[in-house]
Amino acid sequence: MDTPKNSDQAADFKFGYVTIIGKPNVGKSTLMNRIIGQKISITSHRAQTTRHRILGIHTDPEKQIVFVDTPGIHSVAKKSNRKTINRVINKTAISSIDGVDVVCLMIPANGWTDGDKLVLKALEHVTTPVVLVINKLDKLRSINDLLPLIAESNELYKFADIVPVSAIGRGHNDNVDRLMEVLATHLPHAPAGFDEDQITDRSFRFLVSELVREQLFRRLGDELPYATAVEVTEFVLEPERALINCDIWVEKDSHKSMVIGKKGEALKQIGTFARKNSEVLLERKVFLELFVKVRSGWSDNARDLYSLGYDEGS
Ligand SMILES: Nc1nc2c(ncn2[C@@H]2O[C@H](COP(=O)(O)OP(=O)(O)OP(=O)(O)O)[C@@H](O)[C@H]2O)c(=O)[nH]1
Repeated sequence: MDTPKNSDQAADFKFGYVTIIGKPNVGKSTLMNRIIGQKISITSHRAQTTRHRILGIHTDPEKQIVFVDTPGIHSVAKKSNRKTINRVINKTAISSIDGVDVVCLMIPANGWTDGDKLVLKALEHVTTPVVLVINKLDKLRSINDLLPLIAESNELYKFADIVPVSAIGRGHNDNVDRLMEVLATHLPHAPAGFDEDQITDRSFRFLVSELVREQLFRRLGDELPYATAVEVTEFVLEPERALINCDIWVEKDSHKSMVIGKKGEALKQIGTFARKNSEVLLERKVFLELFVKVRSGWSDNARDLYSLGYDEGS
């Protein structure tokens, strides 16, 4: 790993890699989205230096957790039948978790299935800590229903920890923060491996607004009113797609018509090209919506507004 970027980090900062495995539909993606939210990075160049595909990076003042995909072991969890298991309980599956500090095995709160138990077999000789994440807590009638499940789980495997959560985030206590704390206890003391600025969406927001600006210049050239700015108002990065809204601020109605063009043709072209370039940048499908807005006299504060747009929500 490269040298850390955040020199002001505390000495007890934790950094490491975590993978979440479990059968389809158990809620792995939901948990990822819940943890990572908008702060997701798949395109970081540094990601190429790791052995696993990076799904997302969580950074807070105490820790940086890199969530990675481990296809070998993942396929065990997905197929979950004895034949497959026998084939993959071998070096492929096990080596795929090499370099990962914690494995999260996710099961639903309604209990172990045979498939889940087979996954445990694949983890039998693994020395990496395995944290059992019992998801869909909100579906239980009473929290007491968890006790037998926890007891059974302890019989089945020597889990490093067992954490019930509700990845969907409903209810008062979804326990996801608790899971993050537990994960951190199993991570080594190390400085962040990724520069926070590089991996959060802030830089992407900025770059996307630049791509929109670039198209504004290309389409309108010298005609482009001086006081035009682009503000990213919504920026949601999901693993497969990005949902982005931008406001294009102009000073006068006449400028607005210029940006929109005849029958909306200019704005459509700006949007299409900016979207295509954003898709290259973000390496996923982009849904980009542009809104042209008039705010008279705002250009005096143009710089402030411009920078506000980048910071918002990050
Ligand atoms: N009630 C409840 N539903 C949940 C929870 N977490 C996830 N779900 C739902 O379970 C379904 C499957 O969730 P995913 O996150 O797509 O599951 P996955 O494990 O990523 O599935 P694969 O991509 O097929 O491996 C979705 O309809 C979620 O909304 C939870 O905590 N409570």
